[in-house]
Amino acid sequence: MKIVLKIGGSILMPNEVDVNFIKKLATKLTQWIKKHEIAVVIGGGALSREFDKIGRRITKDEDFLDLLGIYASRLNAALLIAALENSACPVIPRSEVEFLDLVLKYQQKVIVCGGFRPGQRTDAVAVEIAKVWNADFVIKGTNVDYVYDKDPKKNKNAKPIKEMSFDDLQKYADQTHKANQSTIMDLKSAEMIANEHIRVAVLNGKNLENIEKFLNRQEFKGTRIGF
Ligand SMILES: Nc1ncnc2c1ncn2[C@@H]1O[C@H](COP(=O)(O)OP(=O)(O)OP(=O)(O)O)[C@@H](O)[C@H]1O
Ligand SMILES: O=c1ccn([C@@H]2O[C@H](COP(=O)(O)O)[C@@H](O)[C@H]2O)c(=O)[nH]1
Repeated sequence: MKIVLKIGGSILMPNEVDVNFIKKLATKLTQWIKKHEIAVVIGGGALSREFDKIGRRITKDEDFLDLLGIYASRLNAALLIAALENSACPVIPRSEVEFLDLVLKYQQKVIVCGGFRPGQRTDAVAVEIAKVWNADFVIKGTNVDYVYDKDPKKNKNAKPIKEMSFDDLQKYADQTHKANQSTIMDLKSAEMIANEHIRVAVLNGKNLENIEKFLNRQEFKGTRIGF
């Protein structure tokens, strides 16, 4: 299968960088790419949120604040590239065009991306890559097990949604973009997923065994969007 694996910054760097997780993910990816083509997108995590706080004391320019998040996500991507050693492409692409170029140059290597451009989140990068690369699925690994009917961190009685249509996802997405919001999907990604019919599995990114079940086409714990 051809997969775009989005790993939330919330997993890689909840408060500080989870080095053990990065190493474990690198080991698994090295095994998984023997059977699948996998590109990875990494979110901004605590680093991005920290720079956002500092940035907001200096400027109100949301594009500039987005840029801080983009650089943070690329730093996180660089950590995974370091852990992947020879299994990674050493260059972090800055756009879909650069990504496709690297796919040709670094076959059988994992290409790891951070952010691409202001006005979106790294989920949108995963969806943009899935579109131009013609991937079978996007896996969004986040810090909750499913998409829920309400934010599960704020509502104890939130109910998990195991399957949803492309259009349903838009109900749970951000309604406007702002740098470093913490929601399950940004609006741009949700619209692109619906328009391009990109199948997405939302699951807990910490649980690598569960991701492996998905790759082996076994029952997995998570939300299926569009399949
Ligand atoms: N309907 C919902 N279902 C699930 N989670 C939701 C929902 N609405 C809001 N959330 C929140 O979204 C959070 C996940 O988004 P967050 O941006 O923190 O992580 P991420 O997308 O994995 O990481 P990153 O933004 O760094 O890529 C959850 O912890 C949860 O509190
Ligand atoms: O293509 C992109 C990706 C990210 N950003 C900005 O970075 C932060 C951190 O990314 P998360 O996906 O939220 O972890 C994001 O909130 C945006 O502000 C971007 O502008 N463009």
